Amino acid sequence: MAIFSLFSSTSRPFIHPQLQQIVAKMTLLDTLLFYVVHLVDKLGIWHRLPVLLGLAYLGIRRHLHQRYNLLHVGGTYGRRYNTDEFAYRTADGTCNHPTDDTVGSQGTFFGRNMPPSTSRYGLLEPHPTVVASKLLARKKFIDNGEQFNMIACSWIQFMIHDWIDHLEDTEQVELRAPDEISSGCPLKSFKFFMTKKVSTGSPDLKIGTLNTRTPWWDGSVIYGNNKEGMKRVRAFKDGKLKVSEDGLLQHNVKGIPISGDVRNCWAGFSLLQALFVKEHNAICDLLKVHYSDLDDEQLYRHARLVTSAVIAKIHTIDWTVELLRTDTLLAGMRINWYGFLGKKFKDTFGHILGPILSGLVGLRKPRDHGVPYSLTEEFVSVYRMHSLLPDKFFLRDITYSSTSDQDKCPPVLEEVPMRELAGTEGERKLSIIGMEQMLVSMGHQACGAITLWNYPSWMRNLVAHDINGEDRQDPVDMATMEIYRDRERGVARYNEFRRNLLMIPLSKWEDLTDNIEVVEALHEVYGDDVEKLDLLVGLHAEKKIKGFAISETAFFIFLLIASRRLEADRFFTTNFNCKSYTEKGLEWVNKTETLKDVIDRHFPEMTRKWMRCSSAFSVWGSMPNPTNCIPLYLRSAP
Ligand code: HEM
Repeated sequence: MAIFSLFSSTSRPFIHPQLQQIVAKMTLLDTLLFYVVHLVDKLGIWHRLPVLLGLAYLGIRRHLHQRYNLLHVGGTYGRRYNTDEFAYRTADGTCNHPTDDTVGSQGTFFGRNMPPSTSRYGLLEPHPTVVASKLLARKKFIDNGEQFNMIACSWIQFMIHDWIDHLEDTEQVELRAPDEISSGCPLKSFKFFMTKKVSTGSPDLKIGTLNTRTPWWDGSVIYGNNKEGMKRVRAFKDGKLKVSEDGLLQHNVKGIPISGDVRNCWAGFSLLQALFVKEHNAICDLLKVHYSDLDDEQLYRHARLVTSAVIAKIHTIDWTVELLRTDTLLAGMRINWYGFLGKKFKDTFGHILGPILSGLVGLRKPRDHGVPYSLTEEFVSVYRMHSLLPDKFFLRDITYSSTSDQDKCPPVLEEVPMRELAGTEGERKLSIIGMEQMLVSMGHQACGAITLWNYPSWMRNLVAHDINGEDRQDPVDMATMEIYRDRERGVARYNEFRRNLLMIPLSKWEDLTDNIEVVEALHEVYGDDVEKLDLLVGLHAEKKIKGFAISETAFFIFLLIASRRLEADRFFTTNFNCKSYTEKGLEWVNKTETLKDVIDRHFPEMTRKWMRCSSAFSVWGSMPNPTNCIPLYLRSAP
């Protein structure tokens, strides 16, 4: 116990006083691990450590979050079932967890990473429209530099629509802008449906909210979240999905796309859906050649597994690596997929050495750390990234013929307001533009930065969709609504959120940012009270780690959940094998490393002609990553 007295005997306690209560619940070993993490946090250096030390820090942090930041919401109602009979992803996400058929299915509860907010402030304190107008509303578009393009922005919407959406109530709420700011608001008042609150039947967390999408990484964004959705998208021939002759999605009589999820779609998002429908259909073609005895249903099931794994892999070792552009995260994300010993070792010997050395994918059994899998309320909140969206889209001229090999940047043909690319109008425009021109244009445009005063103006007066993709009557101010949503769902405000994530909380605004303009604006809205700060505002105001497009606070939720999406899923663990995927199917997953690989498969000339950079998620005209002769694990501090 000497170590504890050492830490508590000084006049300034080692542990931040506000964290002591949380640490008091930890086991002895975890307390020691927490001390290590806390010391590094106090020095503010984990991201500047050499790669191996940085990985050790993240490994310990992830372990602590797995122990103390996974809360189950709702009871356990599912039944045992025969896993051999369900060696495929079902339409509604049932039959994935090995002993409970309902875990992760459509309509189950959102979990939590921490207890609901204990804030004493009300739903309108300060008024959400004041927060939106004074801190979020875009003054002038701020882009993400060359790091992230419009494909990257659409990609994350593509993922969100695979994982999460809250069930709404039938009751509406109206928010009216206070007089002092109403003249500057696009909507003086607006109505929207409250989030549906449902009794969990469990004594711990009595009320919960429901996820209308399947939280598994199962490609439901293209396959649907239930049987009806699946039937709508399938061609019922050779396992394939419906697609138009021009390669884009088909549409119903109302002009709404036929796809797994069509809510709040825009042209960039539906383009990615179409690209992965192409991918699915190409996999079906290959499987049919090699396994001619497979019928439509079997081909569909195998191709769905393969396509979903390709999506998950691209997200893990391509998209995330661009989002968090540091050597430590490059190593960390590759370890999640391939393990510390890397791809060559895994390809040669298989998954033989446990999660750290051989990766999460291919584990013998799924791991949920004693808490049934779901995505969480807090995960939804940290993914509120609408600032990624610009106000205008730059359509480029791909008939342009460049004069040199270096010139891969087609000129801008037209500036299209983003509003015109949303919903059915966007679908009409996309069918005129076509897949190739859209993809190249998206590749060449930087998306918005996740920072204050960068919330898209057009989304403050937005025609949102209902679940069928039809326009709603009442337009909404999304920036205001997002502030309200987090409060309504009892998500902790920023400082409480950090404490619950074992992070050092703020004592004053200057702990959050060194930008004086931001400090003054925060002071104007929240006074001196850092406890009042809304999560969304804090995440946007936080000073970022070099190379990170998101805040460190959001990242710690990702650290936990990104691994969980893989390791808790039977189809990335027990059933990640030839029997479920087929040999050729597994080979397809293994050979696909990046989104560029998928684009090259379907548009063989495109990236050669128009892309200069290394990843399809960076701005295509930017320079490729420089070669670094030092092995990744031996790299020192950045
Ligand atoms: C044109 C593109 C987009 C449109 C029109 C759009 C629109 C919407 C709308 C209307 C909602 C429902 C708001 C509510 O009722 O609370 C929503 C929710 C959300 N959106 Fe977007 N969005 C777009 C792109 C994105 C992008 C790029 C992201 C990036 C991560 C994103 C992340 C989210 C999240 C996390 C939610 C919350 C889901 C939930 O409450 O369960 N969206 N979006």
